[in-house]
Amino acid sequence: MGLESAVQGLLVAVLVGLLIAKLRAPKLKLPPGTVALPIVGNWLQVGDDLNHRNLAEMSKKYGDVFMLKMGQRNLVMVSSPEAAKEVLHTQGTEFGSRERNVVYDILIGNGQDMVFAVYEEDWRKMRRIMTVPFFTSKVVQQSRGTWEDDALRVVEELRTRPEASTTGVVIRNRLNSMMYNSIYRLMFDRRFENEEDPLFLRLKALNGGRSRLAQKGVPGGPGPAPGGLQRTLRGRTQETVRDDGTKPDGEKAAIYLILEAQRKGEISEDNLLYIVENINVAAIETMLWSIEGGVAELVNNPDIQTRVSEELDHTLGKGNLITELDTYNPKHWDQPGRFMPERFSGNNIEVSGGDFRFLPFGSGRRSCRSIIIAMPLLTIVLSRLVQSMGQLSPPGMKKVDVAEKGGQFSRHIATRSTMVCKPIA
Ligand code: HEM
Repeated sequence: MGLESAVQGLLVAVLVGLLIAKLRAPKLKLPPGTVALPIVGNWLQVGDDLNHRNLAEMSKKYGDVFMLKMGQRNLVMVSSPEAAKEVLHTQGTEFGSRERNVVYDILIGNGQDMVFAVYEEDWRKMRRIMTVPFFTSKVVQQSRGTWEDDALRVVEELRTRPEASTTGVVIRNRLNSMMYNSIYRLMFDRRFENEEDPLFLRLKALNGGRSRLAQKGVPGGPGPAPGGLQRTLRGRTQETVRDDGTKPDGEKAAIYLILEAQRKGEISEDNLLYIVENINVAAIETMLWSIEGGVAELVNNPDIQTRVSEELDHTLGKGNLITELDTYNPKHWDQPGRFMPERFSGNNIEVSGGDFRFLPFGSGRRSCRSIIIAMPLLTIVLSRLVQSMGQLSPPGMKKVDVAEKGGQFSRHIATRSTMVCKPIA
């Protein structure tokens, strides 16, 4: 028998085996779903990034609760507010831990970080330790001046680049360094001198490597193999902590408090390193991609850009750049001390996790506490861009390509487009 017939025979035997196993398996009452192929399941239909638009289309066909088979794993998709509430709130304890795969296990040491920690005591400790340096209104008060300065620097620099108002610039690169600066100030009390700062370049490489590993399971492009890459990532994170965490002027930075918790034995050194890794991804990528998505939508919807600009001029007075205080200013909002996000839309949409129709920061036990810093920071950057420059697509292009692709924790625009930034007098 030739090698080819042997392989065919083996394949048939495996398929027959799988079929018998399936027929013998106890009949579970599972949610409906599309037909799954043996071995790969629905992988070919949905791809590896579970695009939410495809999933929304499938939910129209199969209902609010449906099932996908990813390889041999069953994945239940939930897409109605009622079902989301059931999962995230009512049964929140049951669903309090996140699914991990082998790549994430490598990246975060089997869940020793905060994002993938099992929903138990270690996670509670990490969440508590992170609250003081990141997720309180005091942090907003202490940081607002630097956020405003950072946003001003971006605007001023873009305004003076000659190509910005002619052929256009890739705005993401500049926003990226701004976001690193904003988050690294909170974390390490450190600011990068410029985009060529060696530590900034190392961190970008580190995060790029981690991103490729998380999305593809391999470190795409030239570079070390996954094991080697993981060691490099870990080594560099360790260096970063040593570089910055022990600086005497860094006492108020998050790293100081996290180190303090480690010294008291509340968390391990591994926990500490993986928390730093979490911040690199959960804090920087999410913020950057939100702003970039916002700018792209403004370019593609010039009427909305005009309305935003007019509203800012009308509310703040022409020429007055927005500050953090303007996002809760008693002059402009009814009961500013009360959390009433529906005021932003007049549509009763609440973004902090209480309205299960719209959960940008998640909801329940594992929700994102960063909403307290993310909303003002995003508002400042986007509003200042609109106040200072018209954002336009580059000559000859009608629209910016906003097609998305999956990231580690959130989706982002796949292609780096150029945009023309016409300074407003
Ligand atoms: C626009 C910005 C951001 C968005 C849209 C966002 C969104 C989210 C979402 C949807 C989750 C999962 C929530 C759930 O499972 O219910 C999450 C978790 C998390 N986010 Fe964010 N996030 C943003 C910025 C940040 C920032 C700036 C930080 C840190 C300073 C951060 C830290 C975290 C952490 C630590 C978790 C895991 C929480 C846990 O498991 O207990 N995020 N984020």
